[in-house]
Amino acid sequence: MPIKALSVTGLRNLEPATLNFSSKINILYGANGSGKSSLLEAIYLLSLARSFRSTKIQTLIQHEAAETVVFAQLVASSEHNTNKIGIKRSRQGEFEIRINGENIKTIAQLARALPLQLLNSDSFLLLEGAPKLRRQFLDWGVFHVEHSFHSQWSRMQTSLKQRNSWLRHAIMDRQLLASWDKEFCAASESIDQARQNYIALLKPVFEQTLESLIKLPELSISYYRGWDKDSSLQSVLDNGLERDRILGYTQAGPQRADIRIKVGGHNAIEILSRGQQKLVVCALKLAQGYLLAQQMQQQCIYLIDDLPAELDKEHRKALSRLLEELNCQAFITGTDKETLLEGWQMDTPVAMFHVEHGRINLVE
Ligand SMILES: Nc1ncnc2c1ncn2[C@@H]1O[C@H](COP(=O)(O)OP(=O)(O)OP(=O)(O)O)[C@@H](O)[C@H]1O
Repeated sequence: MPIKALSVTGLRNLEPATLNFSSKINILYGANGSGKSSLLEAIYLLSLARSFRSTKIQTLIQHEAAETVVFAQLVASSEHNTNKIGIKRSRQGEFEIRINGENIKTIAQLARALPLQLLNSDSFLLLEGAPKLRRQFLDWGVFHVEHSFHSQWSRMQTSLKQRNSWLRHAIMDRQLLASWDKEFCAASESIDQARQNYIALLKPVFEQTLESLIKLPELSISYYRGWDKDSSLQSVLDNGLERDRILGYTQAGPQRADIRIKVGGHNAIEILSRGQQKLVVCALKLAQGYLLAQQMQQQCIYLIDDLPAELDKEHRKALSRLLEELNCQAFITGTDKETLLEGWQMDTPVAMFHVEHGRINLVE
C-alpha cells in the first residue's frame, strides 16, 4: 500500500519532517550528502526495522539523538486493513513497532504490511554476490505469496542450528541426531516446494519484464534447491554425515539453495556487461512486484537510489514505463532534477522534493 504521509525524527541528517507523497512517483533530488538516501532509509526502516546501509542501528540514529521515530499513514485500501505504521528504535537497541496503533512483536508482520524493494548500488550485485543474496531475493517473494513459509523457515533454521551443534559434539547421540534430521527434512521439503512453486510463477513474469528492458534471448534462470534433485534430503544427509562431522556443519539443505542465471550455458556474470547485469536485476525485482500484485493484490513500494548513476537514458525510460505499468509507488533519488523528470508519461502523478542539508521541501 502506498505511503500517504510520512513523519521522521532523529534519522541521520534529516530535520524533523512530515511529508505528503504521491501514491505513484516521488522524485527526490539534491546535492551529494543532502539526505536523499536517508529518506529512503526511513521508509526502509518502516518495512524491515533496520537500515540498508549498516547492521548497526546507532549509525542510523542522528548524532546526539537518543532514538529515531518514523511514522507513516498509508493509503486506505479495501483489500488490506493496515493504515498506520510506526517504528521507534533507540540507541540502546530497543524497538517499538506499531501497526494501526497496536504494538506488534515480529518484524515479519511489519514486512508483510509494507512490501518493499530496494534498488541501489548494493542490490545491483545480486548476480555476482554470494548465493545468500539470491536466497534472500527468492525468499522475499515466497514470504509474501505463501504465508506459511515464514514458520517453516524458522522451523528449518532451528533444526539446522541444533543439527550443526550436534555435529560438533565429540560423542554423538545418533538418536537425537535422527530426531533433528527428521524435523530438518520435513521443514526443508516444504521450503523447497514453496520456492519451486514461486520460481515457476516468477519465471514467465521475469522473462516478459526483461524483454521490455533489454533483449537477452539466451538468458535463463533456474533454481537449485541445495541438494541433489534426484535424491531425498535424508539420504543426502546420511551419505554426507562423516564429512558434515569433519566440517562441523550441514552441507546440504535449503540453506544452500541458489538461483542460477545463465546466458547460453555460461554463468551470466561472465558474459553480461555491468549495465546488462543491472537490467537483469531490475527485471527480477520488478517481476516480484508484478507477481505480488497478481497473486496477493498488494502493491510493492520501490526505493531506487541514484537512478541516473545506475542506468542510461534509454533504460531509465524503459524502467519508468514498467513502474508506471506496475502502478506502484516509487521513491527515486538523484542529484539532477531534470534527468529524474525525464521519461514519465503526462498523466503519471509525479511529486518532486528538493533535499538540502537534511531539509526536504515539496517543489510545487
Ligand atoms: N547518524 C547521523 N547523524 C547525522 N548525520 C549523519 C548521520 N549519518 C550520516 N550523516 C550525514 O547525513 C548526510 C546524508 O547522507 P545521505 O547518504 O542521505 O545523502 P545523499 O543525499 O543520499 O547523498 P549522495 O547523493 O552522495 O548519495 C551525510 O552528510 C552524512 O554525513
